[in-house]
Amino acid sequence: MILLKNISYLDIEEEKIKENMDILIEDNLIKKIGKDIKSNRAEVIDGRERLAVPAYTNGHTHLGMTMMRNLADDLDLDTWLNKKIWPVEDKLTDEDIYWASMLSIVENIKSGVSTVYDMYYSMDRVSEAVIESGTRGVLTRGMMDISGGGDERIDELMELYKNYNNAGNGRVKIVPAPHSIYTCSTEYLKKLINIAESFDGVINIHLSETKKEVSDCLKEHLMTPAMYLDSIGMLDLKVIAAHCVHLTDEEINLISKKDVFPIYNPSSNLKLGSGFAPIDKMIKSNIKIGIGTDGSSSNNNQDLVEEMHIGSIVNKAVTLDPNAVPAIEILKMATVNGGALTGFNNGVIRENALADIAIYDLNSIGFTPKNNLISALCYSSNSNYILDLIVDGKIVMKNREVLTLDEEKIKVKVRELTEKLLNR
Ligand SMILES: CSC[C@H]1O[C@@H](n2cnc3c(O)ncnc32)[C@H](O)[C@@H]1O
Ligand SMILES: [Zn+2]
Repeated sequence: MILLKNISYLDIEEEKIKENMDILIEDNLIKKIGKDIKSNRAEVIDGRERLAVPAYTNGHTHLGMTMMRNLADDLDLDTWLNKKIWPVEDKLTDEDIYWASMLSIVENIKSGVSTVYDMYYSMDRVSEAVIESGTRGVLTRGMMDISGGGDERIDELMELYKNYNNAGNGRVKIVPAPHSIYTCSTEYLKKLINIAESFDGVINIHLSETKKEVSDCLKEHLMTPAMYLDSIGMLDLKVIAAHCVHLTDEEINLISKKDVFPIYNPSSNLKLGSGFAPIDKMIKSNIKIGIGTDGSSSNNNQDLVEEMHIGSIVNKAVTLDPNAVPAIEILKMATVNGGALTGFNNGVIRENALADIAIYDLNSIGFTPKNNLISALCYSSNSNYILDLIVDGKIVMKNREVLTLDEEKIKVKVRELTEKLLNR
């Protein structure tokens, strides 16, 4: 049991900060929120000069890509993938992916993230890493068939679902992830739609990331990418669609009527020169958007707080409207929308929700003076102000030290394994 005493917290549903409250955590749930809560069994945390927020969801990443950080920069997506990333990924071992994921998880924890939506290979090892860390993950096996091996990947996916879906006390979910429309044939996409239906009705894909993807799709299918996915039935599932940079107005209208969650990846889209997602239009169409870092080779970090800051201010410039994507909208993407897109009962500080809470230091420079704490969370804070992270009712980070994983050992391992990888 944990009792947060006299703490301020972000009530994301009411869009306001509530001051001087007590929050009682019992097992993995927020049991009670109120004034003067007493418990003689709970570990008491002094919440004065602290701000509790719902722990964040990193809505799209590739945890296993850390070894390619700063290895392939200043390239467009097509060149980056084909010339640099895929040749290195061909040499990655399960062990590499495990340790690379461990490092990414540490980085995510340090920016207040309790839950990742990850797409990669060796997802059994990624599942183990997430379980060991005490965090949550929707872990999605990336699927392709353009260069062969499609059926073997399906066998692996089935095994993964059997062994790891709902593992770690329900902290892990397994979802199929066709990589994209340009790496999967129509027949293969249809197979994966059927498999997703037989699992939990959820699918994850990269969608409409570059102009090239759109023009190739128009040539091949005479439709834009989201219309094409709809024509083969994918949009009747719950779809987590990373990027969505080049959606047309027609596509925005379509997905506003479907259970589709676009994931905003501003740093990756800026760095790869892919463009800007029409976030403001999507918000105005009542689409629920998530936010993610993407992998550490296109961002090049796993800092969701930085992502929120960039994600908000870049939209204002692009739309020439300073009111576009205000702080509260970005915070919703990382919290309540995160809970909705993963299906975990988190992303809100509310009685009976899962106890996933990040605690900021209000005595830090970015929160001084305390004119507007919602603005501060988006515009003037950084990850270093997050002191503690509670996931599933347990303290995973205390005073910026990750308690569940050995950060120093992980860094040493990743350095060693990266050297070996690059010399193979
Ligand atoms: C099949 S596992 C995931 C696969 O995706 C690659 N990847 C990483 N970032 C992106 C991106 O922004 N667009 C498309 N594909 C990306 C990653 O390298 C893996 O091969
Ligand atoms: Zn991606």
